[in-house]
Amino acid sequence: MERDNGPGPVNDFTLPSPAKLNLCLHIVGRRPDGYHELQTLFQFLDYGDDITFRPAEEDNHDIHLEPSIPGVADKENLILRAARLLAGTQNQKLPGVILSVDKRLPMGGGLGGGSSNAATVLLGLNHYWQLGMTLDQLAELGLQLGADVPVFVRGHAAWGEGVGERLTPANPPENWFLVLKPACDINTGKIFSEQGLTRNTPRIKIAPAFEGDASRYRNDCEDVVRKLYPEVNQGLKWLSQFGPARLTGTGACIFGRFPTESAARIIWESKPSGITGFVAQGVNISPLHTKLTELT
Ligand SMILES: C[C@@](CO)(OP(=O)(O)O)[C@H](O)COP(=O)(O)OP(=O)(O)OC[C@H]1O[C@@H](n2ccc(N)nc2=O)[C@H](O)[C@@H]1O
Ligand SMILES: Nc1ncnc2c1ncn2[C@@H]1O[C@H](COP(=O)(O)OP(=O)(O)O)[C@@H](O)[C@H]1O
Repeated sequence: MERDNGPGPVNDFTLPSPAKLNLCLHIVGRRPDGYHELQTLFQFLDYGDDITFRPAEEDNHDIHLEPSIPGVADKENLILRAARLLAGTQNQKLPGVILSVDKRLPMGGGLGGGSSNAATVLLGLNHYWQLGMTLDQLAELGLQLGADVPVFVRGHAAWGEGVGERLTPANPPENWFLVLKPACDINTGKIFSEQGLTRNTPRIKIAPAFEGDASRYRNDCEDVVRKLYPEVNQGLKWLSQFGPARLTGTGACIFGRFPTESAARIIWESKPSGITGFVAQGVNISPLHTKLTELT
């Protein structure tokens, strides 16, 4: 069926917006603008938010988010910012769209939910509006919204350098993870401005396999976060009884790694009260890209 107000699918479609883990995160320097240079191993989880794209009525060219996310002003929301940024690259009126998000990822948890939402919107609207933009173009656009957006746009687990935008595809083992959200909120900017933060970890030349020496491959934010947030410290102590446990990003989420789903679920059943979380598998191809391939 052809529509009169431009190209694109006429039916609703829903795309995943997965979480990421930083399997390790090293701070290797600081740029003149104050941003920290990182080396990090990104892997996706088969768990995250869902974003639905609903075509607006004919002749309606507006972009809406319905409902808004409580606590996030629409003009700050990375979903709308990504949609408007993409629309702004085009010299044509585009069909309107109503976006809605089924939020499962804790916000500000180091799981990259906002960045992932932005990437899902960039790829979803590129599909809906049939813009034919390449992943390179969308990743470059996404970087304007946040350092973690490009990895979600490219959709392959990666060794990230720079502020996380220089990406080399990687294939860490697709283990199962128990992800816990200690009951505290952590601001990324605050952690990066802490005096005690390790900022001089030697650069590694080759992307590590996560299986490697746990003391060599770590999260440099962990010591500072443990000192400032007792909830994270207690969570890590508890989780590390069962195997390797680590912080993702600047937290607050922590994860333990397990060889099977059932091993992770057994520990999940015994988690301390007052801590939320989920069990998910690490995946090297983003569920977003798997779903998009099915749509096209
Ligand atoms: C740490 C990471 C690791 O994946 O993830 P999260 O914990 O946010 O998920 C990212 O690099 C987060 O990158 P990004 O999404 O750009 O961080 P923002 O929240 O915008 O950063 C807030 C502030 O932290 C500081 N910042 C951030 C990133 C970086 N590489 N160096 C910095 O110094 C800057 O002062 C910045 O203004
Ligand atoms: N669509 C969105 N989803 C989540 N957070 C968003 C969104 N848009 C803007 N934000 C803002 O971005 C901040 C960081 O969110 P998020 O990406 O989920 O965490 P993190 O960067 O710690 O992994 C949130 O605290 C919120 O204020």
